[in-house]
Amino acid sequence: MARLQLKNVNKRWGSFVGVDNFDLDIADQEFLVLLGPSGCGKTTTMRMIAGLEEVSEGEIWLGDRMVNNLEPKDRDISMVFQSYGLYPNLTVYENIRFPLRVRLVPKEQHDEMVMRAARMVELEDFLDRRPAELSGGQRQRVALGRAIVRKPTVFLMDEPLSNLDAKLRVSTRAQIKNLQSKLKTTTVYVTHDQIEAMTLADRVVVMNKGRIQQVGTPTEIYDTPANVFVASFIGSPAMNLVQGRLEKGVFQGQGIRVIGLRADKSGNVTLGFRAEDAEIVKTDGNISAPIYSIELLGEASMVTWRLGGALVSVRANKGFRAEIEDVVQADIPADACHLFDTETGERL
Ligand SMILES: Nc1ncnc2c1ncn2[C@@H]1O[C@H](COP(=O)(O)OP(=O)(O)OP(=O)(O)O)[C@@H](O)[C@H]1O
Repeated sequence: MARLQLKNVNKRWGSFVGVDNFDLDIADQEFLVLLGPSGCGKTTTMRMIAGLEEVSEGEIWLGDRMVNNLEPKDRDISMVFQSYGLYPNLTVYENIRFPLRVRLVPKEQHDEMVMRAARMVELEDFLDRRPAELSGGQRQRVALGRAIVRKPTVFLMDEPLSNLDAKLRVSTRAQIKNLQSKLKTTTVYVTHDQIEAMTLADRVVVMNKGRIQQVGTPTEIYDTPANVFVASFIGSPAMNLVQGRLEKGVFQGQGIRVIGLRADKSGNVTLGFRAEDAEIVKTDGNISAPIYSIELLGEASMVTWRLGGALVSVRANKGFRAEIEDVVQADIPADACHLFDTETGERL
């Protein structure tokens, strides 16, 4: 069993709070992704799980053991870093074997274990090379091979793809997903890339400023963001967010009006909707305002308005033509709208 629990974990340096009350139960075999902007506390959380950073307050449990006071090497966790962390003077074979030597795995088992890991990361033909003789993608596969060689109970991966070019990132991402589904090892994966998070995760933890903002499946996070931060962080383009007033289910903002909203509250609210849920119309649109810009994307165009200070975008069909300042309308179905409290940012 490799259930991993973080119970009210805090990390403070003096008065600065790096991780604030992180409380989460990660299931055996789960692929959990920590997602958030730079500086939100993802790496610090990982380092506390690995034992590389002391916990200021709270407990970390691995299976039925509280591991706060265990050395990193005694936690049975493997970590893969963005920077690969390979030994330059060792061959691929020796790099992958390294954890077996550290952990005093009997020598006669090494060859079989290294070969098995090398096969899984497709490095059988490179075993005699040194890291300098490999591409970035191959180096990262060595790091992965080294992480899986001794079947740890938990994998920690800290932005393992961020040094790879876009194409390699996509294929290595698929490989990581495939590896994890074969190995069924509980995995915590850190990224600031929401596409990576959405494609890899069983569940995503969205963090900001040291705090968990939302925990959910990729679909839950995308379809029902818990607050304005999550709404604006997930999705490409990000969710459109407009300020206005809500009265008896009618939202009114500058250049935008939506009726039939299911909400009891009245007062200042933020209305959110995704570009893909709205469409350009000729009449009776919820938005009716002069446009701020129009961008040709090839297969479609993106029409953007400036509504009360917020930029709001909707896709238009390929043949759509308009000039800046032309009044253009868009239809937004009420059931595709999200409402947030403008003051707290929380979902209504
Ligand atoms: N040793 C330290 N002393 C003081 N503050 C630190 C220390 N290490 C990290 N921090 C601060 O803690 C916060 C969280 O850092 P962390 O590295 O966990 O962020 P992150 O989400 O992983 O960011 P990135 O994506 O840029 O790696 C940051 O504001 C950082 O400056």
